[in-house]
Parts: sequence; structure tokens; C-alpha cells
Amino acid sequence: MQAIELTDVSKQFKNFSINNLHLRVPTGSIVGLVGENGAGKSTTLHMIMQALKKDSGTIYVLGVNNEADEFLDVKQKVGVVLDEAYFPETLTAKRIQVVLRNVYTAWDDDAFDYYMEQFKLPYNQVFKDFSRGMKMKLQLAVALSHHAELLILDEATSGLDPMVREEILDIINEFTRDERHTVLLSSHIVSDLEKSCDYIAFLHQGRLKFMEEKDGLLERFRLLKIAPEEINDLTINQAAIKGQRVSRYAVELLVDKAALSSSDTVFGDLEKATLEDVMILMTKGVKQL
Ligand SMILES: Nc1ncnc2c1ncn2[C@@H]1O[C@H](COP(=O)(O)OP(=O)(O)OP(=O)(O)O)[C@@H](O)[C@H]1O
Repeated sequence: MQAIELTDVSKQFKNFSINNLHLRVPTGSIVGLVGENGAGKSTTLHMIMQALKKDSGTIYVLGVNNEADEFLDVKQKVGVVLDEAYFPETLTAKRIQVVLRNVYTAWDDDAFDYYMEQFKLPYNQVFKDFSRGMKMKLQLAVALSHHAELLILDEATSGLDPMVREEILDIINEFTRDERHTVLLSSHIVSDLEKSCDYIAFLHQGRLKFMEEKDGLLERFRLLKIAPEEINDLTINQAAIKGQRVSRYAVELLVDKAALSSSDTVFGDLEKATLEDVMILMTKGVKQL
């Protein structure tokens, strides 16, 4: 069962496009959307929520086409934190609570009060006087206070201090203890995603490079560090090299273990790669060795 399904989704801006994007977010999972600045993460999340119209393709959210009339009901079950979707500047959290009580049929004052307390947020301060971290926390408190089944979080942890990020990641993990609950989140802070996600979807220049289970991904991709002069002695299937980083003293190769041939003799020297290594080296690509 998929909580979100994008099929052949395309969007054309003047200087950027998303082409035929296929993305599946399995129910009960935490999926991290990673990619460089301008890779198309926010565009994708906005299209899922209909905050931005796609040019073509289909998007299903919790089993409903997001262009169908019933999508309004689905929105009730989705908690959203989009980067700039802030509340009116002059409203206090207390007023926001009153307004949202009438917006969400399943609004839960106890849950909201719980998160206000948990996040140490003030009820009577106007939204414009909140710090960035407080604004993010308030959005998250709202997202978690109407019995959502799906959370869509765009950069919910960026710009926040490590303690608050940890707090937010804990809450996300807690949320997915219920197997019907799903989270799709984007973040620049790849280590946050590495910690909490089940799957990683990597967008690069508007294209999905891969979407894989995190553990399998980190098992499959390895780093081979060698001195530049050792390059010519290397016996390795070129197709197994997925990226490279060259400095004066070392060459780092991102190696896909699954694509190594039996005659390759590099197994002993392969080191574990972090998710950040995989992203950076893949983005750099491979020049002829
Ligand atoms: N309304 C728009 N009109 C024209 N171009 C746009 C519009 N919105 C986004 N873009 C372009 O689309 C590209 C992708 O932007 P997007 O915000 O989706 O990237 P992102 O991966 O979320 O980046 P970041 O990590 O920096 O937030 C960028 O080149 C951006 O300039």
C-alpha cells in the first residue's frame, strides 16, 4: 500500500524542469527526500499538496487523486510543514488554535496543548515575533494536532539547533510507531535523514536518481580511497564506479558493490560510505579514470 504515488509527473519552469517523476512512499515508512539546492524537492512536495499545479502525470495521496474533489477530505488527514506556509503574522498561537479548531474536523486541543508544552511555545505572543525554530515547532504542533495519517515536512529541521532537531526527529519516529502513519520529509541535513529514514529518495536536477531502503543503500555503496598513482593498477568494473572525488593526494571512488565483477580485487579496501558521501560523489559523477 502506498501513501503517496507520483506517476510520470512533470513540471516545467523557465530554467528548471521535473520530468516524468515516479515516486512511491510506502504506508508506514519514513521517506527522506534529499538533493542539492534547487534539485526540485520543494516543487515536488508542493505539487503533492496541490500548492503548485503539475503540468502532467498523476499524484495519488492516501489513495485519492489529488485533483479529485475528495482530495479536500484527504487534506484533513495530512499534516504539512512547508517552508514558507506560515500563519498570519499578527495571530497568536492561541488565536491560531481557535481558527484551526474550525478548519480541521479532527482537531485535538489536548494534542495541541501537549505539543505547545513539549516545545515550550508561548500562547500569547504574535507569530511574527516567533524565532525561526519556534515557527517550525508551531507548524509541527499544528501538523500533529488533527490526527493526521501522513506528515509532509519540507526542511522542517533546517536552521534549528541540534537539540531541537533531535526533539523533532524523536517526535517523527514516535509518530510512525503507528504502522498506518507515514512521513515524507526533505532536509539539507543529510545526517538527520540517515538517522531516521527507512527509505531515501535522491533528487538531482529534477530527476529521481534512486529511491532505496536506507540500510541496503549504505550496504551497497562503498568508498575506495587510493593514491592517484594507483589508479592505473586498479582492476575494477567501470560500471561499478558511481562517482568520484579527486584531490592532489587521493582519489575517492564511490563503488556499487552489487556491480563489481568476480575478477575485481578491491573488496578488502572498501570503506563504509555515509549518505552524504553517496550524495556528493554521485552528484559529481564520474570522469574517465
Ligand atoms: N514559481 C517558480 N517559477 C520559476 N522557477 C521556480 C519556481 N519555483 C521554483 N523554481 C525553480 O525550480 C528549481 C527547484 O526549486 P525547489 O525549490 O523545488 O528546489 P529545492 O530542491 O527545494 O531547493 P532548496 O534545497 O534550495 O530548497 C529552482 O531552480 C527554482 O528556481
